[in-house]
Amino acid sequence: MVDDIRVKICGLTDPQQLRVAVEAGARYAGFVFFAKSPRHLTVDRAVELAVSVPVGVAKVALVVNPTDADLDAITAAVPLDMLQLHGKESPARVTEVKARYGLPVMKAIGVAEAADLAQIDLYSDVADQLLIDAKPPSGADLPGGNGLAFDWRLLAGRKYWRKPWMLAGGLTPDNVGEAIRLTGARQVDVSSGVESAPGVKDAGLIRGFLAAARAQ
Ligand SMILES: O=C(O)c1ccccc1NCC(=O)[C@H](O)[C@H](O)COP(=O)(O)O
Repeated sequence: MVDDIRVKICGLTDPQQLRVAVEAGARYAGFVFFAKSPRHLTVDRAVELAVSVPVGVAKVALVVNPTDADLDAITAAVPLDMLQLHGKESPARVTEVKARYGLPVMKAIGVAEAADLAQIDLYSDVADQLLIDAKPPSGADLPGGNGLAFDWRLLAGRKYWRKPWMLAGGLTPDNVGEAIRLTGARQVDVSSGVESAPGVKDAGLIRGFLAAARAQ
């Protein structure tokens, strides 16, 4: 039997929308720790959300070029299953973070053109999972969560990487089916595509996204 498509809903900030995501079958809940993001959480707020996440749904902390002090504060308080490194962290830093915190690490790789795919092989040696996301436009405030897609055909025929991977970037309830068919992704991640305004998740869009992804 082929496994279900696994969905990560990223940038959850509200307990009600978190519950909707869990009830609709999300397998990962992403919490953003990045002050410039409309989805940014304080550590205290993240604790309130994380404690309500049932076993079987992975709680992911998304951080950008974090210092050890940043990660010490987050991991000491928030019950987590995974760290997502979404900045310019080197392979050595990924290795260091894994060793220091004992949590699986998902490394985000920004893709805009074929040459960017080399990063996937580089990080496959050190990360537990890879998030293959659209590269942010130059000068963007956010390194992710921009609602931008890349050309999914770049991944066609490269269904199998050495590590589990997740497709992200500009996915919506309307296009996630096509994205899965073109790339062969078995895991997908969404933020803006299930929002009614930046940082405001929408229950109907969350349910629609989960249904469309899991119908594949
Ligand atoms: O979502 C954010 O605000 C964010 C801020 C800083 C770094 C990364 C961020 N998001 C990363 C994610 O994992 C998003 O879900 C991913 O980039 C897809 O976003 P979207 O295109 O909006 O669905």
